[in-house]
Amino acid sequence: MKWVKLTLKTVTEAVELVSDMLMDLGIEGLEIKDNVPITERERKELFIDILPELDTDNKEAFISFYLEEGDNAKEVIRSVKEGLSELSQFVDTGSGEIEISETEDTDWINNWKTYFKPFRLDDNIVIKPTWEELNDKKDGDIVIELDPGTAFGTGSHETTKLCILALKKYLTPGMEVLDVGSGSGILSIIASRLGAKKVLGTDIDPHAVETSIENRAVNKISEEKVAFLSGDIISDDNLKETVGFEKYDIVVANILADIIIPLSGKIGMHLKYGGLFISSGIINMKKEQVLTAVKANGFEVLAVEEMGDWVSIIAKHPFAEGL
Ligand SMILES: C[S@@+](CC[C@H](N)C(=O)[O-])C[C@H]1O[C@@H](n2cnc3c(N)ncnc32)[C@H](O)[C@@H]1O
Repeated sequence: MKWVKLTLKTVTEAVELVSDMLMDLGIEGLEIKDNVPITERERKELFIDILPELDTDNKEAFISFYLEEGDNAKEVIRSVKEGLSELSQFVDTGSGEIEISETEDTDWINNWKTYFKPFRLDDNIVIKPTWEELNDKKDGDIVIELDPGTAFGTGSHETTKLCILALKKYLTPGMEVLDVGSGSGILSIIASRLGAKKVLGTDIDPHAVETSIENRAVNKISEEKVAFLSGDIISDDNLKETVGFEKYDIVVANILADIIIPLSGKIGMHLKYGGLFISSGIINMKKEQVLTAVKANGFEVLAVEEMGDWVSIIAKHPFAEGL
């Protein structure tokens, strides 16, 4: 199969924001080339021994992604250029030149697997790619087997980690959990492993839902304990009914700020009295906007956590009625 490879030239500081913008447009499988050295901690977690020589003064960065032949490249480029022009009002996004080339390489979609190795997310949660061996398992470890495929959620992103740390802190055995934007299913699976009685994951991307079901199976968790449904809980009334009202002790949503804001006005109806809304996917420049929305929708903010440029908000619903 032929693919069109698009390579966008930007600058190191803008890589994260440009990548988020591309993902917002539904573009997945990004390849990033820059001169940012990985940290000592990342080197250990990823079991990397040999590091390339980097010219750290060079601030150029390249983000590549692929479109299937037949996808409307012109339309995509137009949307990317619009996105870059919006972002350039906040940060220097560099030249924004886009180079187009054709490739027959159909295995680009699996190339990332080379870099996804088992890693310890905290003291006892270990993420293990399904195709890798785990050599340093300790007593009490919770090992999560994962093949995210093209879905988001390997556990290495700060926003996923922030949600996992919040689940570890607030989830007690027997709770019911709703995971909005479940991606690879990682948060649902971890919630179940932490003792949740029942978990429901929802995602607007049917491919992500298929992946999460496969990951549930690899982790030997039953459908009765963890279910996944495709749909948008913000707008789909049938899904709202299926998800159930005033039912969940915790709703966790790791989606972008622009989705968390409307979601905060809808999610209270699914939470039990005193239930918790754990949200992340919030870039720090949007923290105040999300906090304002969460409070305006009746939530009491219990904690705001930060990791890198990302934020999570843990909020409690003081009453069930009125939403
Ligand atoms: C950043 S990923 C999070 C994946 C995983 N939960 C994690 O924490 O790593 C966000 C996911 O939300 C999904 N999504 C986006 N908008 C949504 C919406 N309105 N309702 C449900 N899912 C949504 C996307 O398809 C994507 O899989």
